[in-house]
Amino acid sequence: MKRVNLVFGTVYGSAQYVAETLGNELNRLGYAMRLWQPEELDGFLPTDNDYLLLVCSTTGQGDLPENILPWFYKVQAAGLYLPHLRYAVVGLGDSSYDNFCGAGIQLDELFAELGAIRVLPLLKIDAMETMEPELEALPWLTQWHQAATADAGN
Ligand SMILES: Cc1cc2nc3c(=O)[nH]c(=O)nc-3n(C[C@H](O)[C@H](O)[C@H](O)COP(=O)(O)O)c2cc1C
Repeated sequence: MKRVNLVFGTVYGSAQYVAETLGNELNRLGYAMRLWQPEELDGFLPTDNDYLLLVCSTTGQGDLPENILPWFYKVQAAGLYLPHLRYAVVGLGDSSYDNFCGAGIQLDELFAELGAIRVLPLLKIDAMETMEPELEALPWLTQWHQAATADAGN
């Protein structure tokens, strides 16, 4: 089974908690999983061989959190072409802002531009609607797991 790389960007910790929750669930489902801490990201460029899951909140005016921004620029500048990479993004945001889940959208579009395969549509979790974003992310992961299982069967 392919390994899952799990990357998060956060300001206040909610996206980290969601990523940790998803990581635990991936372990429970039997996936080899690596949860990348922001300070480790400098050593990580995605490849076609693994799955990639991204969990990211939005700050400023539709901006990426500072702890994931250098990695975003690095991936953007690396000239990668990843036609077999299967990725999916969970965005945390607040619909009272103009650029709802703007950072999640940026990540989702970046990997689409690199030729990667979007396994599921961007999940947008709205802080106006829930105080427990992990409870929305877990059913999404179940869908992701079903898609990954179907993929592995091919
Ligand atoms: C200063 C500030 C700016 C924000 N800007 C946006 C924004 O532009 N778009 C959006 O959807 N949410 C925005 N949010 C909401 C956060 O993304 C949301 O509360 C999220 O759950 C925070 O997750 P975190 O704890 O992982 O940082 C903003 C929050 C703060 C405090």
